[in-house]
Amino acid sequence: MPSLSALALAFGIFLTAAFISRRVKEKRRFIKDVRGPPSSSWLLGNELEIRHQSDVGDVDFQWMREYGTVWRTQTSYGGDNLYIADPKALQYVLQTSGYHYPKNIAENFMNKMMMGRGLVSAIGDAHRRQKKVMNPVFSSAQLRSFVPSFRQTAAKLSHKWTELLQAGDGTTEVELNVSSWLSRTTLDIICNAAFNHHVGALDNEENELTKIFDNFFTKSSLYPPARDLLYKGLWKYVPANLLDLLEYMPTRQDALRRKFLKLAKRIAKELVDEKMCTVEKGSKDALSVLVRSNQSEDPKAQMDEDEMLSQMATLILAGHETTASTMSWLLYELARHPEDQQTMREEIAAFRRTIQARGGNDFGTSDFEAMPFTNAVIKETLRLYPIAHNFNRYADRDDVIPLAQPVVLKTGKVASEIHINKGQAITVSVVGYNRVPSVWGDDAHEWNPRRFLDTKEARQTSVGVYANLATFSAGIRACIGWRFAVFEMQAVIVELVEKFELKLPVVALDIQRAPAQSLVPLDRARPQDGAQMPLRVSLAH
Ligand code: HEM
Repeated sequence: MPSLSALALAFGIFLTAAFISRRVKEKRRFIKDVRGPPSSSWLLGNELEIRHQSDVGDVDFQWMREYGTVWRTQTSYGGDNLYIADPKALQYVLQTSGYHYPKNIAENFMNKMMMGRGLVSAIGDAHRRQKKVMNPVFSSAQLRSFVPSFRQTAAKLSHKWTELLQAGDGTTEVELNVSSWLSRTTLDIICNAAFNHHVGALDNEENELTKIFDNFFTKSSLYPPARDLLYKGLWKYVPANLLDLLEYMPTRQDALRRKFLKLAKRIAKELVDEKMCTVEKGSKDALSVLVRSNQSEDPKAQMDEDEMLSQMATLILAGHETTASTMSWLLYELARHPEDQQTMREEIAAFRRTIQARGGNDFGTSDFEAMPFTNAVIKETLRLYPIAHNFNRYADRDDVIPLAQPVVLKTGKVASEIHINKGQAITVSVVGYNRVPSVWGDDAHEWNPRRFLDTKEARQTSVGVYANLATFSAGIRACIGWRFAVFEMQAVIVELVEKFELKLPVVALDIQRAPAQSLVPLDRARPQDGAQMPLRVSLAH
């Protein structure tokens, strides 16, 4: 039996050989003529300045100004990465040629540590099979049936805020960290809608799931130290089938990811065991669909137990903090723009009157969809605050990426397409694309929901599943939950704006768009406090 040191030596030699062969190939890359920032460190390339930027988008916006909507950065150990923010390039990589641009293997491994073998991390045939099973859960008709339950949870949230306003010394306003309230609201919503499971996060901040989500993204991915970036930078040299060996490396951030997965799978297992005997034929809630798929004998429709439990962990993680953070930013912008808040409240009041006139007692999805200004506010928030601010892919063949806006190469030549080699690493800059002036106008960096009331959108290259935004991605790996998120935001935000007036705190905090794996609102002076969005709340008149 070979000794441990012999194995370590063999692994080291293997990594060195993989590293040298990759570097030789990288020297011959087509994209060497694409302009980009100089590397700040041989070992880390531009990684540290990207991962340690103060606000999400700082570096993307600067490099877009300098180099156009496509640029090249250096990764750790001298590799290179092609950033794209150009609409046609995004459409090509995510939609037209999506199957040739799979997820970056090493990054995906991190997703797997956190969400198991569910939809976010599944690739190839496993992804196609899982998506086919899960699609009915996210059909428009199925999601509409969830809306009354979204409204109930939203009403519970507004009841809790009203109680706080009525408690105590007759004050007419309270300051609340709306970020924490919204996070608990969306946790209750996703667990209720998808698994018919009552978490009770709005009643009790201290349950197991809310505890683990306390600062989850800040603790697990914000400002990784250089040594972590160097360690993770090595993953790309490890063959995919050996990556699993790294799962038990004792880094604090990975330990937190594994802890979440273990807890989510344990809760999922309890729910599945209850459901196994009672699952009804034809019911399309996520839990029933998953249990039926696990019981299916058709290999094209079957998920094994681990996939089924991973799917539930995936839905809880992907479908909870994403929507909560987006709504925190939305309320923040409404507090900064009282005139927009008032316009939205008047629109909601007009719909309320129509509903009462027809003898109804609450808003339905068709009312939400018919509210132009409210939807414009949701779209503008998704544009300025894309929670998944970028994501990584690689090319599985030599290819040519078309551009809507030509860029100047190092040679001085103007290129309207970029040639890339097989294996080329690509980062889709969602935050960059969402602010490209030729798509969004000269005020692309400003808050202006009215841009969505204008129908110029139709003339643009079509990108993404919603409002021409890249925020939910596009094509085969687009967010399966985008309609769920939009219905959920409509249900919660309409409730809050109808009932409450929101203002910035008297001593306004400097809120940072922190670059964790998701875009988190932090108090710049006290980042260690985790997600913060303090707002003054009073009853609306
Ligand atoms: C504002 C809210 C949300 C945003 C901005 C968002 C964004 C995204 C993005 C950008 C992706 C693609 C990531 C990539 O390709 O690397 C994605 C995938 C995904 N999202 Fe969402 N999401 C949101 C809400 C939700 C909700 C509510 C659910 C579930 C109820 C959900 C479930 C998923 C799943 C399962 C995937 C993987 C899909 C696949 O790979 O086929 N998301 N999301």
